[in-house]
Amino acid sequence: MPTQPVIEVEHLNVKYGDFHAVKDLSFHVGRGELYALLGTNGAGKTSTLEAVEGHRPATSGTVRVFGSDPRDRRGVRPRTGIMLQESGFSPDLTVRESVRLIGRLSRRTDSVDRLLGVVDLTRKAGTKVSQLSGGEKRRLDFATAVYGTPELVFLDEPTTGLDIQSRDALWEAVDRLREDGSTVVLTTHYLEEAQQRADRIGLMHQGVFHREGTVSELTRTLPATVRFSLAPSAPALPLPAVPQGDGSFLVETTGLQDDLRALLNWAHDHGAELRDLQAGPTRLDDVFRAIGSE
Ligand SMILES: Nc1ncnc2c1ncn2[C@@H]1O[C@H](COP(=O)(O)OP(=O)(O)OP(=O)(O)O)[C@@H](O)[C@H]1O
Repeated sequence: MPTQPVIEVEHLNVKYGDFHAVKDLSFHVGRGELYALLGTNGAGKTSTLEAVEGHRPATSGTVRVFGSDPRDRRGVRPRTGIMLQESGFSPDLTVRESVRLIGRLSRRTDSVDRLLGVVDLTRKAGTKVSQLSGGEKRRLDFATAVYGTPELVFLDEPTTGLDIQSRDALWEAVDRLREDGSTVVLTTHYLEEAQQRADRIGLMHQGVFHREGTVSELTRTLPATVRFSLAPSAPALPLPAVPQGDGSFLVETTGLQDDLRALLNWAHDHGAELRDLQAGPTRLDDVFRAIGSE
């Protein structure tokens, strides 16, 4: 028997006065999934997340989390960790006090020292929140969201402002959470992070899902691409290529292997160098660009 989804959103609408921010949105997130909600600026991701987190009532439609209304503080909140885009810590508390306080409110148990180690804030344990850098505050936010390994974790732009080491550490911690069975809902503008990690993606634009599915479902509707640069004196190419204005060319193809072979043979025969050659399936960035042109 299939297990009940952790999140069930049916015909969600969110309106701000006359402005219709989320329009009849429906989606499910299954237990243990990493679901990424992506989209253009102002697409309605935060409005959707707020409704699912129980921070904003839906104008209409239903949202169920663990089968309950997400505003049900007793049933849903202890099972859920939330990392918002902006932290709401008290500036006068220390890092350790903040983790302890939020941990106590969650009613879950965990080791504060372990968590501070995970986010590399052990040396800052006694520092007041007001004295943390932006990246350190994000890491503290993450630590409090994952306190006690919640069954469901919302990560709203978790890596914004983090350096590469901190990002790697955060994603390692997310991997551990998932090994422990947690379900993760993510929003990010770093598409490569979603492309690498999400089981499924909901791609929003102007309040609706433009596309929804696995990364390969989203990208396989668009052709693969080959990019390269050539010396201006190079002979005519063997296939249609669009000059990009900076000396580079773009080939869009549904037969990547054959076209790449033709291009490499042509370069070999003419002694031409294909500089900065890149070939591969469509990336999520390309799907995003396609939204604007459809
Ligand atoms: N409190 C509000 N009052 C009026 N309009 C709002 C309010 N909050 C959001 N909006 C509008 O609703 C739309 C969706 O906003 P939302 O923050 O959900 O988008 P988003 O996808 O999270 O955007 P971004 O990627 O830019 O953070 C935007 O056009 C925004 O201006």
